[in-house]
Amino acid sequence: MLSPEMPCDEVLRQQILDDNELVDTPADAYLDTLVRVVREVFGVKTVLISLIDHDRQWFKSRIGLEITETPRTISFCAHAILGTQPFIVEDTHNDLRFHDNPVVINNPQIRFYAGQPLLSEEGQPLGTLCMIDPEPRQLTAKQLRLFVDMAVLVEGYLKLRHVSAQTAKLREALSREQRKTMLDPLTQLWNRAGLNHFLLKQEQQADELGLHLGVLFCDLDHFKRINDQYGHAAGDQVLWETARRINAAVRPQDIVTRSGGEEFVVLLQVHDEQELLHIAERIRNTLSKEPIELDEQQLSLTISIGAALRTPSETPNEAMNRADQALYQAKGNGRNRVELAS
Ligand SMILES: Nc1nc2c(ncn2[C@@H]2O[C@H](COP(=O)(O)OP(=O)(O)OP(=O)(O)O)[C@@H](O)[C@H]2O)c(=O)[nH]1
Repeated sequence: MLSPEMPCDEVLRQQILDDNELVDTPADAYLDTLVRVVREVFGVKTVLISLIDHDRQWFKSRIGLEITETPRTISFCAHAILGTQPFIVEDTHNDLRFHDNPVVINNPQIRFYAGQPLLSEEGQPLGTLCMIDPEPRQLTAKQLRLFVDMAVLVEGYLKLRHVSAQTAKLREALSREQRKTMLDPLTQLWNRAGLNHFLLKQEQQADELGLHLGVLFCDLDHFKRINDQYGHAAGDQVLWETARRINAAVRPQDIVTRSGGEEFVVLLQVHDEQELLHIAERIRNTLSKEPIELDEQQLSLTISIGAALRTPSETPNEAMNRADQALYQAKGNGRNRVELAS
């Protein structure tokens, strides 16, 4: 196996990657949509947006792969960032650089790889958009152009994101080490520690903007049956897809967290109950309208939601408790429904 070389200006590259505040950040609905589209268009098993960090590659977005990172020494993308053109390995078994790589011999048993470097504004490669398949493949010239175009879209999005006010706000609020401890590895959403952190922030910001803190407690219905019937790994895939769908149903400024198990808490700033209920219905709908596709089967799922709008006299935690109670009611009243806390 040939381990990747270090780019000649690695120190600068790493610094720019750090400045971009991309590594160890929560899932992004737009990038998740894009990797899904690429997978559909090319019919490959896995599509990743991989960032090459000090000694690992970390996946900012992924579909068709369960892990969140691998060591840099075995990373195909770490090879891809050494050039500017697409890096293609049509069949790893015929390639001396990769045939005995652990990710070729073991899961995900890569046979085909295509990676296009993603450059920062300064022209430094941060990582790649890449496609992986367990079967050997060739891309036509037209497909190759399309793949590069997709990478241009990712690159453009990352550049815009870098300058967005939201990133600046996040940077002020949390160091990278703090962020790392607040992410749920399965869904790449904020975990319970993240929820606690953002609860007060969202409340303060809502006050400043003359809005109200809204809380949604969302809990998959009869999730235990999925685990029992299809196994824990299928359950994990369902949780991952649920996270994607909730994230896509809310607005960029809303905070989506996985507070534990199959429960997701969303923190929002809203004008009134109507607005809160409207978003809650969107989340409920996004789960029930289409089955979740696993490798072997399609699963129809629903979600119950408890909603609470913080009143001026209560603490954010009290609003959370009321949302939790409302969720309990939603379950009791037949599930697949939204209940507003009294
Ligand atoms: N696959 C997987 N399962 C999990 C995870 N965390 C919790 N669970 C499972 O989630 C299930 C939750 O089950 P219950 O609390 O009984 O709820 P439910 O079956 O969804 O039923 P209702 O909420 O009443 O509709 C349990 O079987 C847990 O083992 C996880 O990270 N992965």
